[in-house]
Amino acid sequence: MWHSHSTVSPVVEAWTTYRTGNAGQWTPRDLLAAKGTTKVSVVIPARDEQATIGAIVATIRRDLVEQVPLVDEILVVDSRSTDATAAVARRAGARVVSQDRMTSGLPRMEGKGDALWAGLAASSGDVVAFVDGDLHEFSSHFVTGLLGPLLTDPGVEFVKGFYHRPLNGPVSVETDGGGRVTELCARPLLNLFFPELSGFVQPLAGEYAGRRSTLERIPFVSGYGVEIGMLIDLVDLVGLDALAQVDLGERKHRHQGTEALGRMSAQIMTTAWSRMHRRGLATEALPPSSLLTQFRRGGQDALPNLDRQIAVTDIVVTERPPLASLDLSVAA
Ligand SMILES: O=c1ccn([C@@H]2O[C@H](COP(=O)(O)OP(=O)(O)O[C@H]3O[C@H](CO)[C@@H](O)[C@H](O)[C@H]3O)[C@@H](O)[C@H]2O)c(=O)[nH]1
Ligand SMILES: O=C(O)[C@H](O)COP(=O)(O)O
Repeated sequence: MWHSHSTVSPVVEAWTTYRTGNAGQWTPRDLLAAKGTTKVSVVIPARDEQATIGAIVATIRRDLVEQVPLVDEILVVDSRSTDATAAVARRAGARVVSQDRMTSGLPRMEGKGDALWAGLAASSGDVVAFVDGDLHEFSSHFVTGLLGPLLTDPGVEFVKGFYHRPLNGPVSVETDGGGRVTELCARPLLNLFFPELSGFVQPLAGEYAGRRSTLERIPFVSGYGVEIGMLIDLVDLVGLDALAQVDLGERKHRHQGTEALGRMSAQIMTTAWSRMHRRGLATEALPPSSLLTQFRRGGQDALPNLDRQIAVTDIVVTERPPLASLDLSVAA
């Protein structure tokens, strides 16, 4: 049964009213006028995104660099791609940096969070917007929406996107079926243990923007824990009032399979646990196990009594330290 919105805490209700915007509020020209000397970077992490990265970069370049010079830098972080992502992105007009090149000399870390950290280090904007590289039907209002509150309100440090999320199956589309990890894992976790963040419509959205001065003060969790870790670390660092969210309409992306989403969920839970521990909500001294056992139907290695093969993944979550605490000139 749905309860009325009056059961939401008054703080969250007030924040949701006061700090929620809509991308339609700002045109590129409005933001150009508001930006003054602020330098803006767009950073796109990409692993094997040759099918989508070109259109995303080209759209930002056409609308927000050539037509209206709002964005000063488009940076694609090549996250160990084995396809033509880097070449396609470069051809579309992005500067491309390699995650591994940016972090050489530092301990090797995995996944998206490490790519974002490398992208923040490699970019130079005072305001940095992050956009996923697997979006279909991308439109530049994704970027202007994220930049709006940052360029027009000095009290805002970070903006998270939200949207409707269809689940595009092979034969049908479930209108609001997307965001499975969000609904089954991240949202319950946040509501139970970090309720001040329950007003975020899409806490795992890969589209968000922040001021460099703030982003450089938080650690970046490796892999897919990066978004939930960032949200919790930001609310602890700058408070809820400095965080905002913006409606970006609808978002379509490449869906991962259920098994991969299970591994994503495990990383998100481990990250949430580390923040619960920091807040004294989890008193156990030992961190959770990092091994995830999953079962795969059939296959050559199927165990006869299971008719499934066992797949064990180490979902270990590590962290890059706040950039402000590090002299990166050694690694660059
Ligand atoms: O090792 C990696 C894995 C992914 N990516 C890129 O990160 C973006 C998002 O990754 P994706 O695998 O498409 O994630 P989703 O399944 O869409 O997961 C959702 O939930 C994740 C957990 O919060 C977020 O990181 C994502 O941004 C969000 O879209 C894409 O551009 C990827 O190419 C990397 O750069 N390196
Ligand atoms: O953000 C999420 O919850 C995961 O990326 C899964 O999204 P999907 O269900 O739309 O594939």
